[in-house]
Order: sequence, then structure tokens, then C-alpha cells
Amino acid sequence: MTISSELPIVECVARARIPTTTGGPDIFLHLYKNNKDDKEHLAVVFGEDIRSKSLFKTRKNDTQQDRMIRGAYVGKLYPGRESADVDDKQKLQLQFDSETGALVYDANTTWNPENNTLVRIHSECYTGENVWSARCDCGEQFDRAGHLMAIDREPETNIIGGNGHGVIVYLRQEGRGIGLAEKLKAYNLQDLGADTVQANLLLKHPADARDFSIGKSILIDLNIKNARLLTNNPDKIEQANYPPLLNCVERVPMIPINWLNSNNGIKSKEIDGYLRTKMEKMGHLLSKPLNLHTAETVNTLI
Ligand SMILES: Nc1nc2c(ncn2[C@@H]2O[C@H](COP(=O)(O)OP(=O)(O)OP(=O)(O)O)[C@@H](O)[C@H]2O)c(=O)[nH]1
Ligand SMILES: [Zn+2]
Repeated sequence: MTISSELPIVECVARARIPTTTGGPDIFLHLYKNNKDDKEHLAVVFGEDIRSKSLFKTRKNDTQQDRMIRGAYVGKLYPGRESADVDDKQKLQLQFDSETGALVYDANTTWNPENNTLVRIHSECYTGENVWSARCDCGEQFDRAGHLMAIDREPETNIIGGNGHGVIVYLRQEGRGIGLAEKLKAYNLQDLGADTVQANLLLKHPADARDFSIGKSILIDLNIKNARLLTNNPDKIEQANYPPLLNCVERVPMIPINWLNSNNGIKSKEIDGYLRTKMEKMGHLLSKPLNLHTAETVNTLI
């Protein structure tokens, strides 16, 4: 068995350029299918030149039109363009292995797989990303990851950004893998006094039911070998390592915005409790002195 056969097989189905409302660079949204679950996992890619091996590989009866429509093109699409592999305006041309059909690395068109690349492996959070929940920092972390990938350096923290390159893998594992319905029940238990770990356990779920293997396969498919991983979660750092195909070469902290500037970011009793539980029970690498509110006891619930 080869090392890679232990990981789920992923295939990028489509990629499209997304001009953004933030004034930052265009991003490229990649949608993946896999052989492990039936969810549509995503990769938000900063940098036109970070290329999915499975998307770009020449397929049977592939036409240039097929390739442009699925997003396997170089440079930028424009009305009337006929070739996916050549962008005449920018003088870019992709090369393929004549036997395997695989994209051949070329420094003019493709991000060097050896580059240290800013990466975030994010898990879906409907509440934090869509309905302005102040129970967690997922929405803020998603925005912050994208911001850091767009900039060259963040003055407040001295964090070196991606300067237009980076990947946010977006995994559909809502509620640390327990799903939205169970997460909503966990929220009610939290209002009854449980912390986030206790609530999961009371519902007979593990504290964290997530699996990052599909995320690893997606990063390997995007030909990222050396990840500067944006996280405070030690478990994720361990899980993102898959040498020699994928190495976590650096951990870049996700500092809550409110800790950097008390006028910004999320302020709530719930977020204090959420962060405290991550630090005290899940070993998160956050170093602010624990002056957060103390979680109430839930012995009566357990
Ligand atoms: N079960 C449960 N899941 C939650 C709760 N709050 C947030 N989540 C989920 O937790 C996950 C957030 O994980 P990440 O943003 O990857 O954060 P992390 O693993 O804690 O670590 P970082 O990389 O440091 O941010 C998402 O799947 C959320 O839906 C909660 O109170 N209960
Ligand atoms: Zn969340």
C-alpha cells in the first residue's frame, strides 16, 4: 500500500473565480467530491496559480471548452476565449504529461509546491458564519484567515501574511462533527450551565467528532506540501502532518480580534466561556491570561 492510499480520494469537480466584496484579491472557490462521505467539501484558494491536480488533469474526450467550464484554465477567462490551456492576453501556457495527462509543474504558471503556504482548515459553523452568533468565533476566524492570506504582514501582530496566496479548506463538519441539530441541543445545555465539552458529552457525543483526513487529501490535491497552519488547536497541527506529502512547517496563531483591540471583535459572556473551555479542556494554544469569566458548575446536569 502506498502512503497516499490511506487517505480518502478526492476530486475537484469545479473551480470558479469569485470577485470579492472585501476589496482583496479574487479568490478561487473549489468544490470537491470524495469517496468517504457524500458532502461537498470546499477549498477557498487565494492565488490563480494554486492548481488542483485532479481538476487540471486531462480527462477522456476533454475539450478546451469543457476545461474552461469546469475551471481548469490558466490566467483569466474573457468573452470569446477559446483555449483553457493558453491565455493569450497574459502569455501563459500550461504543459501536460503526454502519457498521464497530468499538469506539469512550470514556475511561470503554477505555485511552487515547496513554498510555505498559509493554510486554514476550517469546519462549518452555520451559527457563527451566518446568524451572527456570539457563542463562538468561527465567522471571525474565517474572515481573519482570508484577510491574512491577502496581506503581506499584519502590523499589530507581525504575522507574515500570504501576500495573495493561501488556502482555506472548508469542511462540512458542522458542530465539531455532530451536525447542526445536535449542536443546537448542545447550545440549550450550555444555557443550562454546561460548557461546550460537557454539552457534547451529555448528548453522548465525543468532545470533538471531527476527521481532518479529507482536508489533508484536498491540500495534497492542491499540491501544497508545506503548510503554515492557522490554528490554536494542537490536534489539528498533528492531523495536518502527513509527511512527505504534507508537512505542517509552522503554526500561525489565531488571535481573537477582541484580544488585539478591545473595541473590535466579539464581546460576550458566551465567547469568553467558549475560549476558556478550548484553553482549559482542549489544550488550545491561546496565551492570554485567563481573566475570562468562570464557567458555572454543571454537576447537577451530569
Ligand atoms: N458541538 C459544538 N460545536 C461547536 C460549538 N461552537 C462551535 N462549534 C463547531 O466547532 C467547529 C469550529 O472549529 P474550528 O473553527 O476549526 O476551530 P478549532 O478546531 O476549535 O480550532 P482553531 O483552528 O484554533 O480555530 C465548527 O464545526 C463549529 O460548528 C459548540 O458550542 N458545540
Ligand atoms: Zn462556530
